[in-house]
Formats: sequence, structure tokens, C-alpha cells
Amino acid sequence: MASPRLPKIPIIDLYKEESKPGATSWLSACQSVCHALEEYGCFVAVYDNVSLELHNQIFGALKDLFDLPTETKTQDPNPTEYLGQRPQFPLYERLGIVNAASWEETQKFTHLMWPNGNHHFSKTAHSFTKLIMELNQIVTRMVFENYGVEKYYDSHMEDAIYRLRLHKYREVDDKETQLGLPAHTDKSFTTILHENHVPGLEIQTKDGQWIGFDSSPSSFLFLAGDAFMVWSNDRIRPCPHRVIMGGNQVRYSIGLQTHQKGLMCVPEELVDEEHPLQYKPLDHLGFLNFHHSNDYGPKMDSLIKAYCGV
Ligand SMILES: O=C(O)CCC(=O)C(=O)O
Ligand SMILES: [Fe+2]
Repeated sequence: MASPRLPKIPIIDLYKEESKPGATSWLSACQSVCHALEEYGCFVAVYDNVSLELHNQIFGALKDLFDLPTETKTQDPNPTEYLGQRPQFPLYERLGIVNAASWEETQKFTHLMWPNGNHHFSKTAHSFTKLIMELNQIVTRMVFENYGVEKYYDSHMEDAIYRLRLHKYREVDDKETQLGLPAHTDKSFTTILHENHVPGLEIQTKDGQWIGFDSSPSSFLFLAGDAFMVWSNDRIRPCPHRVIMGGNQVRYSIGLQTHQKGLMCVPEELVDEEHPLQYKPLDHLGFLNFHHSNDYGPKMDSLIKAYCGV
């Protein structure tokens, strides 16, 4: 008997030239994006705007960064969002640039890591961020248009803060855990992840199966975070994901997350008899502090319901 086939994460082409309002494929792409997010909370965007050269440069830059001495990466106070050396998931290390859309903030981060400067790092990280911001804007606009609430798009984007997260998962020793990062949903509005040639990321489907995907230099995993669920009044659920490491290669990944300044409300157009209002206005940055001050078990989407559910 054939074994049951695993579901696959939807793959959607978002080539830069065709991903513009008015292009022939725009409306069907808007529908595919929304459908994928409603069913899986994520999809793989095939995006041709990041060159192979930049893909190679960014992962070269990540190697240089994580090769720095631990004292440099763990500076106190911790403006670089360092996380690592955790006994529960010892393979994982993370650094972050909090306001990565800003060239000055990117340079500040670089200067903390390389007091004598590293222009190549700043330039590479910033060029990558700018291109992924464009992808994030395309997808967000598609969702707003598909739900008929595009009039809120501009003000929503004005309130977006972009955070760049840089990750390293070291190779696994034979007797060690393979868990790179435990299952969680992101606290963000959106997250876009890009990885080097070493796979490991898995997402959980609605019926509880864990599935991976074939990555490539032009694939970017778009994930809905907890705040997307609030905004969409539960139409789009955040996607649980984890990292499982297999072999003896180092995995690097890079993620661009968005968070919203101020109070974010569910658009009134997304509230009706079938979808009664589920959330009070969300203070997203307040929610991040609430999350950091709460050790709330598996930290799945119940935390945001506790924070701003009606
Ligand atoms: O490394 C990855 O691909 C995933 C990282 C992640 O899920 C996170 O930092 O929230
Ligand atoms: Fe995540």
C-alpha cells in the first residue's frame, strides 16, 4: 500500500516585474497568497530580486559575524539581541538588528561587532534588508487587496518596524540533540526567512504534521506571525515552526520580521456574523515585552489571546 503523501508548503512565484498591481497575474497571485496563508500560515515565495551574488555575500557575512569571539557577540548591555548557549537547544545562536531599515542602526550594530569597522558587512546586510522589505510590502499589499482593505495599507506600512534576525546552528555531534530551535510561532506581524544550503526548518500543518521544503537561493519562506492573526481576526493563523538539524554542516539563516508601532486594530471590514470580533486593539511592542516577561510554556498562539483577546 502506498504511504500517505505529506502535504506540501505552497510555492508562489513573485517575480518582481509581475508582482505589481495591474500586472496580468496580480489578482490570481493575491488569491493564491491569501489561500496559502489561510491554509498553512506560510508559503514559499520564489523571488528573483536577490542575486546569487548577494545570497552568497550574506551567508559569507553571517559566517564572519558568528566567527567573532563570544565576548564580542554577548556584549552587555545587550543591544544586539544575542541569544545562545541555551542548554535546551545548544546548537543555536542568534543576533539581531532592531531597526534594520535604518542605515545608521545597521552601522551601529556593525560597529559594536567590529570596532574598527566592516563596511562590507553593513552594506551587505542593508542591501539584503531593503530587498526583503520590498518582498514583504508586495505580500502585505496582496493580502490587504484580497480582503478589500487596501485603503489601510499605507498607514499600516508607515507603522512597520523591521528587525533583522541572524541565526547560526552549529553541526551536531553524534550523541547530541538534533533540536536546533523548539517549535514556536513568531510574535511578529510577518517574518520572511532565507537559509543557506543546509535544510532544517519545518512547519506544522493544521492537522499536526511537520513538513520541510526544498530551499534554493531564490526561495524565501513567508510566515504569518501572531499579530497577523489579530489583524485578520483569526482568518490567518500563525505558523508553528521549528528547526531540526541532521548532519555535520553549519546552517545559517536570516529572517526579516515586522512589528507594528502604536495600536493595531482589526479592520471593521473583517468583522461580520461569520467572524465576530476576536481581539481588542493590539499594542504590539507592549506584547513583545509581555512575551519576554512571561515564561508561558510552548508559547503558541494562546499568549496573544491572553494579551488582547476579547
Ligand atoms: O532558522 C530558521 O530558519 C528559523 C528561525 C526562527 O524561527 C526564529 O528565529 O524565530
Ligand atoms: Fe520563528
